[in-house]
Amino acid sequence: MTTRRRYTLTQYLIEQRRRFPSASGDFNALLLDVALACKAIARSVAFGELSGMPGSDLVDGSTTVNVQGEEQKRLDVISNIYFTEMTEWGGHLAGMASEEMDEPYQIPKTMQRGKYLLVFDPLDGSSNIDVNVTVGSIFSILRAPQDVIDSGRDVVEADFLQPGTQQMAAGYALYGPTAMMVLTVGNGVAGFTLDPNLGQFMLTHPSMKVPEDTHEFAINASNSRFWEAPVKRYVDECLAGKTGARGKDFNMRWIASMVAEAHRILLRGGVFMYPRDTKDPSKPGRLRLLYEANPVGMIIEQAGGRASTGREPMLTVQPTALHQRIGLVFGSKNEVERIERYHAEPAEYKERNPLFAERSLFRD
Ligand SMILES: O=P(O)(O)OC[C@H]1O[C@](O)(COP(=O)(O)O)[C@@H](O)[C@@H]1O
Ligand SMILES: [Mg+2]
Ligand SMILES: [Mg+2]
Repeated sequence: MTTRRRYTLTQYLIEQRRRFPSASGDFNALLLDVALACKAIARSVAFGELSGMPGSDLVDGSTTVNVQGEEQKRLDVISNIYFTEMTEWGGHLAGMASEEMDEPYQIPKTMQRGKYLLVFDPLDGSSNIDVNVTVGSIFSILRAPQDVIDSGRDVVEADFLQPGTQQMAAGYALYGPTAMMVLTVGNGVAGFTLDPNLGQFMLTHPSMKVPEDTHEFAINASNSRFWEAPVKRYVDECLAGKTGARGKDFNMRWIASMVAEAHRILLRGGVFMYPRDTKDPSKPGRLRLLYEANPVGMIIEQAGGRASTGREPMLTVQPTALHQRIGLVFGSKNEVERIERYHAEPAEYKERNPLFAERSLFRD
């Protein structure tokens, strides 16, 4: 019998830190605090309908509305509290921002302030909670501007408006059949499975790679009448299958939990699209740049895939607002590049295909 060496998340982070001999350990300590928050959320999610019963966390099914006018489940609120409470006391953070908080979160002056910014979606896919489908948390770590570090002043929105290329780490936790954490500290992507006996994330997926090609795509097709021409073209070609331009059959998936779709794509390839559309002109996309698109984008790119707005690489977008929305396309490199090409040449395609609108399977 061979014995497999088991690594904890802590051991993995220590190993990674060897690349930076002068590192203080703050960064790793922050990531372990985030992991603790994710473990607490995993436990709350696992209680499901038992929530609020004796022995469970005090979670009931009530809802409120968040800053973006979206229904906020009680578990969204609880998850947000876990993130703030488990990370604020460590002395590593200058401030935080979250989907569930209108303004940046200030580290109380009674606590030590540090040099990092934590940005997160505490519970992604939360519309799936009631139907017991996988949800997750997404996070990104940025370095605070130098004057914030030097002065210890309160953080403001502008401090967070850094392009995705500036992220120092990004990750997500997945609360599904097993709880997992997937992480990049800028040196590839590693996946950890929560060992329920030990309460520790154990390294189970040491070097995750997105296959470059795929025959699987994910999009909410109920929005097809609002899609732009390049997206319609791409989806139509996939649906046309073997006899169409692509010469192969495709499969379609839609979980409505972006974090779960990202995980599937990391494991077996695929492409995810929540593109810019014309549904609501005040919202250029559904997903949020700073705490959804950028962290998932960094993970996917670190795994050899690609993340894009369709028009430009996601990670180079200069954010303009904390809760900014954006069109997002990510996954297998060759497919995302194809979608980018279609965006670059829509006029040419229409010329070659005058019946484009009429022939579209998901036409207006
Ligand atoms: O309901 P739709 O339009 O398909 O949107 C689903 C998308 O919304 C999200 O759930 C947004 O995340 P939140 O649950 O954090 O608001 C994504 O995870 C998912 O891809
Ligand atoms: Mg989300
Ligand atoms: Mg959310």
